[in-house]
Amino acid sequence: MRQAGRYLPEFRAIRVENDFFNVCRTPELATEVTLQPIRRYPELLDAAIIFSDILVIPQAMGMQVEMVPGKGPHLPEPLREPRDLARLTDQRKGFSVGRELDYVYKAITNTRHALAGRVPLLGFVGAPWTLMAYMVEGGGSKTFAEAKAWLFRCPQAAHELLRRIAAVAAEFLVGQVHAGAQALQVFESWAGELSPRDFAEFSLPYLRQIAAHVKQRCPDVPLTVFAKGAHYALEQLATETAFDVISIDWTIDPAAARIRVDRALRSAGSARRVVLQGNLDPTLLFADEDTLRRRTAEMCASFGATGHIANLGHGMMPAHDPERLRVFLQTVHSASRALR
Ligand SMILES: Cc1c2[nH]c(c1CCC(=O)O)Cc1[nH]c(c(CCC(=O)O)c1C)Cc1[nH]c(c(CCC(=O)O)c1C)Cc1[nH]c(c(CCC(=O)O)c1C)C2
Repeated sequence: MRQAGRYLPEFRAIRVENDFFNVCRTPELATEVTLQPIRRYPELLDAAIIFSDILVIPQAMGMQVEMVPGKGPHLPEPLREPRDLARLTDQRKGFSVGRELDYVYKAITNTRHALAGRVPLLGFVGAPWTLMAYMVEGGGSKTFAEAKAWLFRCPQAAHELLRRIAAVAAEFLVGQVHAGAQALQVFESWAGELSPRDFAEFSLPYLRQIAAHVKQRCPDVPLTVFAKGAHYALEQLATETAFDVISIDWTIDPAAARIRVDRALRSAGSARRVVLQGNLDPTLLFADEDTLRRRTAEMCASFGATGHIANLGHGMMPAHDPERLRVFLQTVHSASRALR
């Protein structure tokens, strides 16, 4: 997560000259930035993730989104009440996901060619609840009070918005596969703001719909969900959705997650195998090298020898030292060789 980004001096150099969304919209730049970590860590990274952002969907739906350096996304005209839904363009005549987001498809195709088979390329979207949170708050938030107030005050309008975002997201994912993405991830980064009850009402049904839509059209493309903070929903994600991979943050013990997922699948009589992804606390990259090595090896052992994609439990941070990331990556490879 944020495999490309501000911890890399070569990324910062490109950002000096280019606005964030300009990089996303220029296929050559998006490809260059996507490839930077692949070049820096040859043989160590097993996949590239296309350089873009989850907020390209609100933009495609007609909202203005700025990326404020050092602060993150800012939507100057957030949705404040249900009648603001009329401002969104997704239901206007002539609206087309493919036309609005064609620049992402071009970036994906260009990057697939540039990768030349070195590693597979991942596409992604933001999940409906997380995108709704940005669209209503106008940016990041500590409490998500505005967005959650919508859920509780006007649940019908909230469901209408979530349903519309889900439709765009599902179509966008299929389009990314047609453009060349070989695996997909759905980011529900603010799942942890919801109670289990509200996750079941306002997030899970849309995650389920997105997975079903994509699996029907692209059955062979691995599909990952990252519902940050939603430990309580591991069983539901495993048994009630079609995601192949569940990505977990560091607040869940990997061995416990493995047991819970396998037990839930067994009791549901399901023969499918769900892969787990994660989950080192990104802050461990600030620890000394020995601690980082020890904790990374412990993490790999806790997930077990199979069915695990090693990753951080959330994104790289601007202050991370790229050389510490190398230590993490090398340790993942040596620890997994030892496990096998
Ligand atoms: C998958 C992805 C994302 N953003 C970026 C990528 C590109 C691919 C990659 O290299 O991982 C580039 C990507 N997106 C951004 C950056 C920062 C760099 C810059 O300003 O140049 C990068 C490299 C900007 C951004 N965009 C966003 C934030 C978070 C703000 C907040 O806490 O509210 C930030 C800081 C929204 C966003 N964007 C994304 C998420 C989901 C994952 C997560 O939880 O981190 C979220 C919530 C997803």
